[in-house]
Amino acid sequence: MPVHTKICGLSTPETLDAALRHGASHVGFVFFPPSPRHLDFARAAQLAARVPSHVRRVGVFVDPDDALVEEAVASGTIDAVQLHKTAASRVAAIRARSGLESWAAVAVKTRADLDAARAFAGAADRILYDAKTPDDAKLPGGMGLRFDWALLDGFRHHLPWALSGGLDPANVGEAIARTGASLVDVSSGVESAPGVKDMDKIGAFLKATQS
Ligand SMILES: O=C(O)c1ccccc1NCC(=O)[C@H](O)[C@H](O)COP(=O)(O)O
Repeated sequence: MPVHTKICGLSTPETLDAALRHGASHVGFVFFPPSPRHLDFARAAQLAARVPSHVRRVGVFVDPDDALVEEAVASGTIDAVQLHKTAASRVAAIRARSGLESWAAVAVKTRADLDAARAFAGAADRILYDAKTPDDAKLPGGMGLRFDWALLDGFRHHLPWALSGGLDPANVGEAIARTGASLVDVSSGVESAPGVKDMDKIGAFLKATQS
């Protein structure tokens, strides 16, 4: 079964094109000012215009208000929203209001954290299992942290899901084999510095998902 791949936090035409050239199925644009990957909508529009229609453009948000989501929808830059630190009721409301495919990020450190995913059944279209970042961390994602994949053993998923958190070209093959993920997501594992994507690492990551 082919594994789909989202390269998240793209911010330049060159690195976006590398992701597209090497077969990414999804590209992620971060709309969260504290992030080194943050984009304004004008910049996102320049990038989004390069993306062919068979590739999904995912907007990454942290508990956004309606105005921000409406601005994103109006900008025409995204096909889906990925919502971090967002309650199930808000995910459902954003999904209904925007009409966009909606992903709920679930921050995982322990098996109990996985139970939070159940709350999103009927509210979201997909769960993104991501590593939980420390309480005092600046970002809820994109930190290169990995959770224990064994936590997913035997877990009954209530929605389609994706695996994220600390993936890189060297470990993504094992991650796919270990968890059975059909969609994987990466950000800092294909960077040379926070927010600086590396075209060679993007290529290596996508190659590793296909072997
Ligand atoms: O990447 C960010 O800067 C970011 C900021 C705020 C919320 C989420 C963010 N990233 C979400 C992602 O989808 C990342 O790809 C995911 O957390 C995995 O990151 P990494 O462990 O660095 O591969």
